[in-house]
Amino acid sequence: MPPDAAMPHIATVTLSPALDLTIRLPRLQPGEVNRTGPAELRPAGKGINVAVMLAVLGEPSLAAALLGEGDIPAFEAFLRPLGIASEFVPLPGRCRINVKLVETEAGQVTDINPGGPQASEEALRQLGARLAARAPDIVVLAGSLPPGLPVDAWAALMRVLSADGRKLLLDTSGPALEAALPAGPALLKPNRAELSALLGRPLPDRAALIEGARALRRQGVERVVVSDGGAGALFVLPDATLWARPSKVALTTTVGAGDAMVAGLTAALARGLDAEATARLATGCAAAAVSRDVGAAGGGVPLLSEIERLAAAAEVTPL
Ligand SMILES: O=P(O)(O)OC[C@H]1O[C@](O)(CO)[C@@H](O)[C@@H]1O
Repeated sequence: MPPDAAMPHIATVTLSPALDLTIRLPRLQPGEVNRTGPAELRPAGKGINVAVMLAVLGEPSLAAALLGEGDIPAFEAFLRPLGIASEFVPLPGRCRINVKLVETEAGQVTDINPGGPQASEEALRQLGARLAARAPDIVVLAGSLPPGLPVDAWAALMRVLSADGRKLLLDTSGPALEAALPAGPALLKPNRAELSALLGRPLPDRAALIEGARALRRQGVERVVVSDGGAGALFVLPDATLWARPSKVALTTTVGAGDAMVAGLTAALARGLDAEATARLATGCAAAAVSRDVGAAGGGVPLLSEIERLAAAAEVTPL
C-alpha cells in the first residue's frame, strides 16, 4: 500500500500477540477447584496494548502484528471501534492465550504466557515490507518473539524500518533485547530486572540504576526509561534526568502497566514534550492502567481525564 498522508504517524508492532484471559479471585487454591466470577478475554500483547492506550490519549495508530489467522477477525473487531488501523500478517493456527491470575487479597498477579503459533522469517519480512510502505514516523516494537524466529528478529525488523529519521521505540527483554541494541533504538524502557539482566550486574539502588541507564545512553540510545513498579520510574532523557513517582492508586492489576507507560512515552515523543511533561504523561498512563476496572466493559480501558489527573499528581524530582 502506498504511503498516505492520512495514515497514522505512529505504528506499533507485536510479533507475539495474545488473547489475555484475566481471572480475578481472592486467593488461588493450588490443586483445588477454584470457582470465580466471569473471566475477561481480550486481544492483547504489548504493541496492541500500546495502541489501545494511544487511542485513549487521542493518538491514532496502526497496530501491526504476526497473528494466528483464526484470530484476525476478533482483533480487527476490537481495534476498529477504537480508531486503530491494523496490518496483520497471518500465521497458521490461533494466537496464544495468556492467563493473568489476579489475586485480590495479596494484590498479586501471576502471568502464564505460553508460546504462540510458529512464525517464519518470510512472515517477518512481509510485515517489515508492509510497515515500511505505510511510512510511519514512530514505530513501537514491543513484546517477546514467537517460536520460529531467530533471536535477532527485532534487530532485523528495525534495520528495515530505520530510514528517513524514523524513531524506533523498543520494549522487549532478554536475548532479544541484547540482540536489538546495535540496531539503534531511540528509546528503551526496560524494568529494573530487565536492565540488570542486559547489563549483567545487579542494580541494587537508585545510583546503580542511573549509571545503568547512562551506560545505554553511551551506547547511543537517546532516551532510557527504567520502570520500577510502584516506586515509579527513572527517565534519562536528552534534556534532563528525572525520577517520577506515581500518586497512590488502588491496584487492580499490574498487567499492561509497562505498555501504558510506553504509550505515554510515545505520545510525548510525537508531541515533542519536554522531560518533565514526558515523565508526568508516562507515569499518569501507568498509574491509570494499574487501577483500571478489569471487569468493566471493554476491559476497563482508563479514561483520559483519569490519566490527566494522575499525570498532574505524580511527584517528579530532578536528579
Ligand atoms: O510478549 P510477552 O513478553 O509474552 O508479553 C505479553 C503479555 O504482556 C502484556 O502485553 C502485558 O504487558 C500482556 O497483555 C501480554 O499477555
